[in-house]
Parts: sequence; C-alpha cells; structure tokens
Amino acid sequence: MTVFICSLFLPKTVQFNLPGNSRRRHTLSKRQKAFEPPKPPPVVSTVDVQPSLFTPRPDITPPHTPVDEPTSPDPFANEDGFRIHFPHSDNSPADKGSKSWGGRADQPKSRASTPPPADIFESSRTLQKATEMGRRGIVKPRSLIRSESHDKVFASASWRVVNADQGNGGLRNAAMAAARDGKLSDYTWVGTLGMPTDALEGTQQKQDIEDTLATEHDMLAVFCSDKDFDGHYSHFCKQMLWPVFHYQIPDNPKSKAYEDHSWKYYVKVNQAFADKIVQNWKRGDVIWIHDYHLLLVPGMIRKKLPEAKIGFFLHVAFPSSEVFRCLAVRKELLEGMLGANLIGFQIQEYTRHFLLTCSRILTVEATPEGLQLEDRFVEVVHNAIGIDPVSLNKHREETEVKKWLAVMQERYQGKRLIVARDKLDHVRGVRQKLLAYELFLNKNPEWRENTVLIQVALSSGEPTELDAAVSDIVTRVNSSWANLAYQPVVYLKQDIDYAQYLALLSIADALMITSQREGMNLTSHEYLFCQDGKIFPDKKHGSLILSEFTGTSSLFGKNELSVNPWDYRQCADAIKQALEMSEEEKTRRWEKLYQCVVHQTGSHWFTEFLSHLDRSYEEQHKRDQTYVPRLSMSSVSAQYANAQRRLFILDYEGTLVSWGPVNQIIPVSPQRTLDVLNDLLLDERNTVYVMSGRRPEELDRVFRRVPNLGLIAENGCFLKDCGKEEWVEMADASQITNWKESVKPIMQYYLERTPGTQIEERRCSLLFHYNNAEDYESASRQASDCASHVNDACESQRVHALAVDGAILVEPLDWTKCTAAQRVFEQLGEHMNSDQAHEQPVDFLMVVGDGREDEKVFKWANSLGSQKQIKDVITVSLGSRNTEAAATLTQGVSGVLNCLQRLASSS
Ligand SMILES: O=P(O)(O)OC[C@H]1O[C@H](O[C@H]2O[C@H](CO)[C@@H](O)[C@H](O)[C@H]2O)[C@H](O)[C@@H](O)[C@@H]1O
Repeated sequence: MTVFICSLFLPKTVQFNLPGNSRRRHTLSKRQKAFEPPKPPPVVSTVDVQPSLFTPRPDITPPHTPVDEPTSPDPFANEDGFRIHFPHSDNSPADKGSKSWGGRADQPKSRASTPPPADIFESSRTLQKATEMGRRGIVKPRSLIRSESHDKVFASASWRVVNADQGNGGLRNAAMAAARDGKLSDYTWVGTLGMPTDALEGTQQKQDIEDTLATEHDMLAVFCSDKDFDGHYSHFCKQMLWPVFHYQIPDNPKSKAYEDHSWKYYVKVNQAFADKIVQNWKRGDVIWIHDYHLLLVPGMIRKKLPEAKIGFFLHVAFPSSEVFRCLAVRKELLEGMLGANLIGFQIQEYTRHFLLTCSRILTVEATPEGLQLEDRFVEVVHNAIGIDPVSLNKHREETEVKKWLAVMQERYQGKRLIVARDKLDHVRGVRQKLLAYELFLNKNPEWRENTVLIQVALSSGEPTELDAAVSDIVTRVNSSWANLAYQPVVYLKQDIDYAQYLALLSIADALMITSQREGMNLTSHEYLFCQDGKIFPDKKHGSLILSEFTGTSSLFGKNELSVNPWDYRQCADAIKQALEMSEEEKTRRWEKLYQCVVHQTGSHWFTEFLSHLDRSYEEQHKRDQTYVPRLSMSSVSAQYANAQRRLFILDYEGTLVSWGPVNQIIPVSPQRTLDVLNDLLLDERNTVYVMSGRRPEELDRVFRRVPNLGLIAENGCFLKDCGKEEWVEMADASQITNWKESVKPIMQYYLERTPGTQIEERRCSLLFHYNNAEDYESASRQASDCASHVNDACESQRVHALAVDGAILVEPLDWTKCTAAQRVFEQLGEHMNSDQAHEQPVDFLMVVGDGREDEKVFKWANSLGSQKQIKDVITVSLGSRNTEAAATLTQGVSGVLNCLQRLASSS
C-alpha cells in the first residue's frame, strides 16, 4: 500500500551544471554516466535530512546562497540584461528562502508568455525612478524566445538532484518525521520540479530526470508546460486564491482578477496531477492531496477512481463564506474538494467556514461532522500541523549555530532583541509591525538605544509599493533614533541560512508575528522550542507577540501576547509588555506554549490525519460495500404471516407513485396505489401510514378513498392518525410563524429578480420554485443564493433550506418524517391495554422509501429491531443508492406495489 503525498512542489528538484558554473559538483545523469569515467561521489549530495522548515545547506556559508548566483553572466538573460523574473511567483515557502520559479540560473528559463494583469507592473516611469533610487522594482516578465542554444545546453548538461527550495517545508518535515518514527513506510511524493521544463520537452534528459526521481527518490514528477504552470501558480494561485483565502479580495479597478483568464491553467495543472496519480494508483493505495494549489484534484480523481481513498488538507486559512463566494469559480472549487473522503483544515474556524460555505453555495446538508452529498458522506475535520522537535533539536546543536550565537551575542551585547522572519507580502503584516515598533519607541524613550528589531524579510515578488513603504519606515525609525553605536531596526531583505535562523530564534527576547491572516505559523513554534535555554542559557522563555489572525493563535490559549495587527497601539504596548514582563510570568506563559508545541508535532499531525482517513474511508465503504440484498419476498411473507400487530410506514412520491412536479397539486393517485393500500387495510392487524412532503389538504384529497389510512404530511410537521378526521400539528406553530416571517422577505427578494419563479407557502414549509423560470440557468443560481441567504440569516431559527427538484425547500429541522414515525410508534404503545402489557405494540414494522428524508426513518426502524423492541423490522429502499435500509427493491414503484399486494393477498 503506497501513500501518495501530492503537493505542488516536490521536495527535490534538479540543478544543471551550466557553462560558467563549473565550481559546482554534480551528479551525472544515468545516460552521461555511461559515457564518462566514474568520479568520486559529490561531497555535497542530496541532503536527506530535512531539518526544519527550510533546508540547511552545508555547502553554503552565510549570508548568501552562492549556488544561485552565476559566476559568469547568465547565458540566458534577455537582451536587455534582465533575468527573467516572475513578480508574482513566490520565491519560497514563508519558512524557507528560495529563488522564484523560472528565476534560477542553473535551471531552464520559462517560455510562459501569458501576460499577468497590467496593474502589477510598474509604469516605465516608476520603474526608472525606482532604479534611480536604487530599488529594483517589478519588471514585466519576459518569456524566453525559443532558442535552440538554450534548449541544447539543458538537454546535454549534467545535473543532480538537490533539495528544492520551494514548497511546503512544514509538510516535508512532518512526512519525514512520521517516516523516521516508523509510522509511514511506503510513500511516494507527487509534484512538479518547481522549474520551467519546456526546454527539456522531448529530450532523453527529461526521461532520465523522471526515472531518477522515481527510482531513487520515490517521487513522481508532474510535467506541465511553462505557460500552464505560470498561469496556474503565478496567476490563479497567487493573484486569486492566495489573496481571497487570506481575506484580501482583489479590488483594484484595473485588476483582471475577476476575469477567468488563468482559470483554465489552474484546471490543466490540476488535471495533470490527477492523471499522474490515476496512472500510478493501485487498489489499496492512499492519496493525500495538499493545499490550495490542487483543490480540483480530489474531484478529478474521484471521477476516474470511484473507489479511491482520498484525503485533502488545506494548509492555508479558509475564509468566511462571504469572502469565498466572491470567487467566480466557487462551485467548481468546492466540488473539486468534495471528491475527497476526508477534508482537513488547520483549525476549527476554517472547518466551520467551509461547512457553511458548502451549505450556502452548493446547498448540501452540513452536519458538524461533514457534508452529506447525494451518494456519499464527506468527513470534515480540523487537525493542526506542527514542527519536528527531534530534528530541530539535532540541528541547533551544530557548530555553525553556536558560531552565529557567539557573533550575535557580541554584536548585540546589552540589547533586547525582537526578531521576526516573514515573507514580504501584504498578508504577513510586516508594515504594521514596523509602524507598531516605531510607535513603541516614540512612546517609550527608556527603551530607545537598548532595543533592536531584527526583521528578516523574504522577497515574495509583491508590488514594490509595499517594499518601498517598509523601507521608508525602516529609514525613518533608524534616522530618528540611530547613532554611531546603535541601530534600532536591522532590516534584512534577504533570507538568512538555517544556522543563523536558529541562532536568531535562540537569542531573541521576543518574536513578533503580525500576519493579517495565516493558516498556522510554524515560525512561532520553532521559536518557542528554541527558547528552552538549552543552547543559549543566558536568554530563555522569551515572549511571543502573535497576531490573533493566525491559526496558531487559536491553539495557544492566550498564553502568548495576542495582538490585532491593525491596532498599532496595542501592538506597541505588547512590545513593552514583552520586554518588561517578570521572569516568572515569562516562564509560566512559555511552559504552557511549549507544551502545545511539543505535543502537536508534525509527525503526530501526519499520522493522525492518515488514520482518520482510514477510519472515515472504512466507515463510508462499509456502507457502500455492504451488499444490500434484494428484498426476499419469501422471508418477508413468512414474517408477515406470523405477525399480529403490523405497522407499515410508506413514503408517497417515488415509492407508492412516480414523482410528480412539486409545484403541481396531484388531484388523485393512480387507482392501483389506492387499491393496494385498501387491500392492506382490510386486515385489521395492519396499521398503515403514508408519509410525504405534501400539505395535509393535498394528502386528504389524494387519499380520500382510503379510509383508516394514517398520514404524515409536510415531512413530519403534521400527523393524522388512522381513522381520525383531524390533523395534529406536530411542529411548534409560533416558531414556524417566526421563521416564516424572516424567510418570506428573502424569498420575495429573489422572486422579484427572477422572472417565472413562484413561492409556495405550505403550513410548515416554504418553497421557492424555479422550474418554470424564463432563464433556468440563472434562476437556479438565484435559487442557490436564496438558499444560502436563508441558511445564513435563519441559522438560529432551526430551519434549513434544501435543494429539491426545481425548487428550494425551507423546512424546520426539529420535525421530520422520523420524529413523526416515532410518535406513531409511541402512540401504538400507549393504546395497549393492561392485559397486553407483556406484548410488543408492534411485532412487524415495514418502512419503504426512496429519498434522503427516508434514511432517518430506516435508521430509527433498524435500531428498534436491533434493540428487540420489534420482532421483525423490514426496511426497504428503492434503487441502488447508498442506504441505511436492510433491503432494496429495484423495480421502482411497481415493485413496491407488487410486494404490498402479495402481502395483502396472503392475509
Ligand atoms: O507560497 P506557496 O508556494 O503558494 O505556498 C503557500 C505557503 O505554503 C506553506 O504555508 C502554509 O502551510 C504551512 C504549514 O501547514 C502553514 O503554517 C502556513 O500558514 C500556510 O500558509 C509554506 O510554509 C509557505 O511558505 C507558503 O507560502
């Protein structure tokens, strides 16, 4: 059994040995090995230990990563000297420092030429000005003109597999930790190489790379064209999904964000992943798909492999439904995710948002455990990722870390250090942090000259206005308070290596995270771990200032200094509090935080999700694979013959008669149905109830020729007992009146905007019919919005809006067919006299139905059977859908009527 771990980027990529890069050591491709004499193994081989959220590079001395900088001019620079640069591709994970996709000198250049929205480029004047001021600015990416020399170089260059500097470090570490802990044995990564690959198309080189990754690294490389990847990642992911998932709806008037120009690339890349997995999947394998880049993959796989065990985990935040619904392709994205058996989020808030979003946008039934689809249940859980303390512990013992600790100790003698390392994009709130720090220094002169903020900012390719704004604040603070011996802000607009990072976390007095939104924040976990004083006893138990908008914050129980990053005053006060806090309080807070970090580890997260996936798959498949036998007429006839008090609860439409249009009153039932019911009722040992969503008066009309028939109307809100003239209203009338008052104006609003729709008022329910609308497509969208609106606005009133055929039905949650059936059963017990006290009120119960509403009745009836409250319980579902019923009938309405007729005739 293989676990496929699918994320956009593989943990490995390849690095080419190009002219001018001869100082690097290389692993030769298999083909090259055949022609060249063997060489000693490279000193710097693939680093197999993944120590932290980013990879240590033993061959690199801080602060730069020399392998990324060519020693000779870049042979593939465009004529004007610009290296191809993708402003919106992310350089690396927030917790790793890396070069952007298509931006490395030792990898092929992209041929993508899809133009990103105009507003992300600076005008040439702005660019010129930025250049004059020494800033780089954002340059329009230029696609590489097809060049044979470019292709040839890459087709023949030697290459080696190296750790990728893109991708989700937290996920990688968690997988490696789970494997190390013996909880994950056979696994295969599925992902892209994180570099343009058009130049390799059709070459043996590409095949060799693919083979090497597969055979030596258990990695399946997904290849897509540079154009598709660029459209997918730099555009749809980074300009649409990333901002929206972090509550930043693109609203620049010039933005093309709302046009779906990049959607097709998103679909293509997702399809390439799905195809790769489908090709390699074997029965019993597990597929685990990660993050917002691959939302469609579960649904795409499910189409091809209905039996597959598929998990999906979203690493980033999931926004409120009000934000998510702004996405034009909201339905497609949700439906894609729902291909999974289990969907995981970091924290409960995101789970709640997702459930509500699905219920509003897809009008599916949401329960606290997940989503009930027509044919499947999708479980939805929250389970926060964590770090790997074991490898972190190992790596912080390294000499390099100690060296950096010594350097910093000397450099910042007597200073209090507030540290941070963030991706420089709007979401991470670096600007807000600097403003808060400025305010802190302005308000607290006693802390000037002895407090330093060290901010490491990883380039993200975001608009330069942010770069400029941040640099301006840094300059302002430094020019206000710096002197020859003191600089209040140390701003590194570059990444630092792993040893420096660990030293920084260990020596800090406080870590300050001011993200405006963030799925988790594993930097804060690593910081807390490093603050145990083991490698730097002089400083320990430092404070954590953490934005309340990070997933991490909801785990930490306010033992951190929780801040709203938009409240500068509060953030400034938090800095002061962090620095002035007593040792006792710091220790008390740190101990609690530390416990969270070491208990909720990456390894634990990884294995917990996979075992949950096993459980939920088994649960779902027990039902699917439980063979629901066809109803055995001979055994049901024998049970019927032996019974003295029989109760029949029969669904009406779809069971006793074919479905009719819900917006039309059915004048009469087919004679055959009425005859069968009358025949059953001829035997006084039989009690028969028909249940329906129809109104009481409709059922009265339909069954006026079946005396002694019991009726359940409006899906359980009304009950009319056998032989009675009066209907009993089961539901609370005042509650119904109240919610109707809230729902009617909402329906009216949609009615006025959707020609051809109708509102039908039933006693306990309301329907919005759009079957006869002039424009059916647009009406069904309006209807779905109407349902969302109702579900949202009336959540507290115990009603829900459901999609039924051509209509939206709003009905109470507390009165159902099942509650009515229960009432019928209880009443029969109440009517037993004292002589019958030892007997069962019913010794034969038969429930027949065809819809979702009937499933609850099957379940209740089966439980009476298993508790031996009723001797013989027969539950029968029509068709081949998943069901709680113990038997099926496949010949539809006529099969049901035949069966009932045979029982009646056998009396
Ligand atoms: O920038 P991308 O390549 O699109 O990837 C998105 C981010 O993925 C990772 O962060 C996310 O997962 C982390 C671990 O679950 C979580 O802590 C974080 O909040 C999520 O955003 C990666 O660590 C980031 O660098 C990427 O930017």
